[in-house]
Amino acid sequence: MEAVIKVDKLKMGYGDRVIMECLDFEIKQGEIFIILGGSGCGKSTLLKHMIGLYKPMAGDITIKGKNIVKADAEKKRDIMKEFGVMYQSGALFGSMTLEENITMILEEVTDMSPQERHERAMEKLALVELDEFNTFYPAEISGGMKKRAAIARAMALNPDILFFDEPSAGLDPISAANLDALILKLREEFKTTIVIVTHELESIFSIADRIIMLDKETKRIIEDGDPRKLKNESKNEWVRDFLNRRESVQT
Ligand SMILES: Nc1ncnc2c1ncn2[C@@H]1O[C@H](COP(=O)(O)OP(=O)(O)OP(=O)(O)O)[C@@H](O)[C@H]1O
Repeated sequence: MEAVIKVDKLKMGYGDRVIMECLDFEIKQGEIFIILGGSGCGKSTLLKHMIGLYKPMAGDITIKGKNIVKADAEKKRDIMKEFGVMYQSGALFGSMTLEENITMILEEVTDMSPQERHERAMEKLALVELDEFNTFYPAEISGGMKKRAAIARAMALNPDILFFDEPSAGLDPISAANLDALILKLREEFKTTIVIVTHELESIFSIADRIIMLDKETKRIIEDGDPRKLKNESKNEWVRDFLNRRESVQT
C-alpha cells in the first residue's frame, strides 16, 4: 500500500530546545497509527508538526506527496484540505449549533450553496449518529456527543486523513469504547488514514494497526510496530512495561 504521510529526518523543538530528532516513518493509506510515549515527550508537538501548525528545526513532512514543510501559505491551505483534525478539547464553537459548526467550514473553504452545505452537514452528523441534534448547541450535549460532533466537523471536507489528539480524554469507558468503534467504522467505510495521540491502552489494543513509541531521553522513536506483538516481543523493557501496565501506572 502507498504511504500517504512521510516523515523524513524530522527534528523538532521550541526555541533552541530540541524535543525529538531523527524521526523517520511512513503511514500507509487506511492505517490506524498511534503515537505513544511518556508524558511531555512530544506527542502533541509531533502531531502539530504533521498538520503544519509548527515548522520543524530540520527535516520534511509529506502529505499525499506534497511537502507541508516547504509549502508557501497558499499551497499549505491546499494540503490542509486533505486532512481533518480533532483537537484534545473537541473545540466546537459554543455559540454555534452542531450543524453551524460544520457549515461554517464549508462556507469558508468551498463554494457550496447553503442547501449543499446543509446536506453535507446532515450527512456528517448522521455518520456519527447526531443528525437529530443538528440544532443543539455544544453545551446541551454530553462529552461523548461533543467528541462525535467534532469528528463530524473534521470530516466536513471528506478528508482522506484524520488526526486526533487524545480523542477519549475525559470520557467514561463506555463513551471511549463507542468512540473507538466510530474510528474503526470510518476506516472501514472510507479507508481513512487515522493518526492518533492517546494514552488509552484499551484504544491502543482495540484499534491500532501500528504504534510508534517516542522516548524523551534519547529524543527518538524507540519502537515501531504492532502493539499486540510489541507487548510481549519488544526488546525494550520500558515499552513492554508501558503496554502491559494496568490502570494509572505513571507514564
Ligand atoms: N508552545 C510551546 N512552547 C514551548 N514548549 C512547549 C510548547 N508546547 C509544548 N512544549 C514543551 O514541549 C515538550 C513536549 O510537549 P508535548 O505537549 O508535545 O508532549 P506530549 O507528549 O504531548 O505530552 P502529554 O502526554 O503530557 O500531553 C514538553 O516539555 C512541553 O513543556
